[in-house]
Amino acid sequence: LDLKAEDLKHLKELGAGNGGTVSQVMHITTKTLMAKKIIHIDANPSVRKQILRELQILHDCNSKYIVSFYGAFMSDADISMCMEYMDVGSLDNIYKKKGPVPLEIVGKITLAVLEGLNYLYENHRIIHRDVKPSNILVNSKGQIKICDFGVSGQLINSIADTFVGTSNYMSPERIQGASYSVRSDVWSVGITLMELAMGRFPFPPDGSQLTVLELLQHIVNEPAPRLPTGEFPEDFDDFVQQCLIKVVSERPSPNELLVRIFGEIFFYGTFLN
Ligand SMILES: Nc1ncnc2c1ncn2[C@@H]1O[C@H](COP(=O)(O)OP(=O)(O)OP(=O)(O)O)[C@@H](O)[C@H]1O
Ligand SMILES: C#Cc1ccc(Nc2c(C(=O)NOCCO)ccc(F)c2F)c(F)c1
Ligand SMILES: [Mg+2]
Repeated sequence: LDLKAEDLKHLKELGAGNGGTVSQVMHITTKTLMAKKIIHIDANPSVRKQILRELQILHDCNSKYIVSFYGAFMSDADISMCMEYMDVGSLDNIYKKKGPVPLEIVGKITLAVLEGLNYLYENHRIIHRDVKPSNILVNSKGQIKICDFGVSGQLINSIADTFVGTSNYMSPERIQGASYSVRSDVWSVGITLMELAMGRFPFPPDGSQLTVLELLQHIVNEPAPRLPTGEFPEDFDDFVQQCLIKVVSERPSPNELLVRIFGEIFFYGTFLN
């Protein structure tokens, strides 16, 4: 299925972020609903060709926890990426509309995200690099899938060059310039789970407003955030604490967390049931 702009009928805008615009489109000949993301890249033609080449890896990323990919193409200075349309949307919009996410749903999200991250790393050596509520999508079949992971190194660089993107979900080591590891993704999972369970971004504890710089300093210099005591089951609190271990070498990998979840019965008693 080689996708071209003229094969797609624009239906509606779904949202826009820091560098991308996403709209719902219909692939005319197959009548398939898709989400099309456009990223404006002012890079030279050879860089753009390399990005398109690297994006082909997405055709081999097949997991029920990863948004399906249909194809990518260039239209003048823009990259268009067509993927599975997730009709319920992203978790950031869901919790901002419906309030804190019930714990049994947080359990389902935890499994889906860890399985997705583990699949990407174990099968394709891909580290997500941008785990956060807006990159976790839901459809009306109740499926939870991740998207916007760093499949193309060249696209990662081009986005970094063009847009400011210090993510609030960045791990302490990443803020201090260390190289990315899968354990950096686990920190972002921890912050994401706290945010969904609490219904608000967990920094700073007293909910006051910090500038970007103050926030980054807070993440590096202050102890990891904690769920409010007594409001959540101990195993969930403990799980989040594991994700938010500040020393990256002591923080578990997605695989270790999955083994732990499946290895220990007590998880079935509470937030994962
Ligand atoms: N496959 C998809 N199906 C349905 N909606 C989607 C899909 N991909 C993205 N969206 C929606 O489009 C919005 C914009 O996505 P985009 O990735 O451009 O920005 P973001 O993730 O919100 O933020 P940022 O650009 O800072 O990472 C998302 O918030 C999400 O609600
Ligand atoms: C299925 C699927 C799927 C995977 C990755 C991206 N997009 C990206 C992004 C990305 O979209 N980041 O979001 C911020 C910019 O909008 C960043 C790096 C990269 F290599 C990608 F392939 C995507 F669209 C869809
Ligand atoms: Mg996104």
